[in-house]
Amino acid sequence: MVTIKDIEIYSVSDLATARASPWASVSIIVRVVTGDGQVGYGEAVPTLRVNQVVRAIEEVRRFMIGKDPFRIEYLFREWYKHEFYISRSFEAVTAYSAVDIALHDLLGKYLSAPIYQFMGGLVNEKIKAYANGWYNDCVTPDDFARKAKEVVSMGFRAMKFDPFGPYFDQMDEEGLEEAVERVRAVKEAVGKYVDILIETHGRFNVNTAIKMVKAMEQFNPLFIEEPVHPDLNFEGLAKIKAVAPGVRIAVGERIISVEEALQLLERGLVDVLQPDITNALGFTGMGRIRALTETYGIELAPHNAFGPVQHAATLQFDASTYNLLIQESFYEFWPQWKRDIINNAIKLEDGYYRVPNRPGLGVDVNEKALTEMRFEGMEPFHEEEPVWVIKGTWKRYKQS
Ligand SMILES: O=C(O)[C@H](O)[C@@H](O)[C@H](O)[C@H](O)CO
Ligand SMILES: [Mg+2]
Repeated sequence: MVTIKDIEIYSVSDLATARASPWASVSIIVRVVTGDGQVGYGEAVPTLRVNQVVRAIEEVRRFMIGKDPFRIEYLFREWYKHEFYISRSFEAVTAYSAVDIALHDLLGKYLSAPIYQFMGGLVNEKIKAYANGWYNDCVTPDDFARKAKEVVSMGFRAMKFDPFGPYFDQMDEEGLEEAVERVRAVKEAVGKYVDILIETHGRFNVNTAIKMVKAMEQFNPLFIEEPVHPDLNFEGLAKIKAVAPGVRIAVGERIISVEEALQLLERGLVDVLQPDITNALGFTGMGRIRALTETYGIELAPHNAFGPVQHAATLQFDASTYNLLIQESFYEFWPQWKRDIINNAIKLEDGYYRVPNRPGLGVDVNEKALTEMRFEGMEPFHEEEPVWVIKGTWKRYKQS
């Protein structure tokens, strides 16, 4: 019987350029090794919890050593029984998500099949992408327009950005004006056949979010993301739907279970759900969430922001997902060190990805890069700009 021999944990960064990364200066990669030498890779969420997540993965490792890696459903249920808090702990759920991804990578390698093959088979020959992470250091409308044109010249037919500068909870009229002018500049730069998606990062209280959504409706965004704080604020989302029923609202990057997805869907508050494979329990959790969203007729736009192993895993999921709307990608905007974590990137072709028909994740992890960029430490903290902001955008341009 094949058994799990070890789980190695690599937090990697090139801190020399890390702040150049539009997002996530550290990537947490897991490497699951079986007794007969096969390896499977997964990825966890970094942000301001790198050390805690590494410790949480070590807990999963204790449980997994000696287990049969292919009993994926059984292993989740057993760990759920022992862990006790996995549905309440972000560290616990991202730790397990990373290992679940690696178990699926291993299964694909043993079956000589891409993961999409046993997640329902190939549904999408190609996957439409939207760009994120492209607008670092953009402050004025012209900055955004200039970079948006570059994104289109790369082949993207959709792009997401957060136009709200340094505002949090509340936003004054000038701030709203700045945001509207940035969005207008991008819309005019890219034209009506390129979708714009408005990211809010869950930064506003309900009154501000209502004002913001009404102001953004004129641009017909593909969706507006996390308009209010993400704490399952059902009343807030309901008020926004009431004042702007024509605007599609997207949430979900921070949900950690199918039960949280249900709470959002059963109230009719979400038009697009954005689960993330690195914190929604890997392929096991994403499969459950996909089935649930289908019963509500809701489309998926999986969140995908941290690293290239997550990127490859998410595309494998997308390839077999019927109710897929569009796929987020930072990949083309990461610094080279992060792209170097895998050897054979999945190339963007005219705004779409074709998922490789190769075993497991379909990409080869660069093991040399993992060891050379191994990093003991935490995501850099910057008082003047939260880590979740695309670098250099937490600024205003109108002098009040
Ligand atoms: O939609 C997204 O991709 C996210 O909101 C990112 O922009 C965040 O910075 C990151 O996920 C924080 O962990
Ligand atoms: Mg987001």
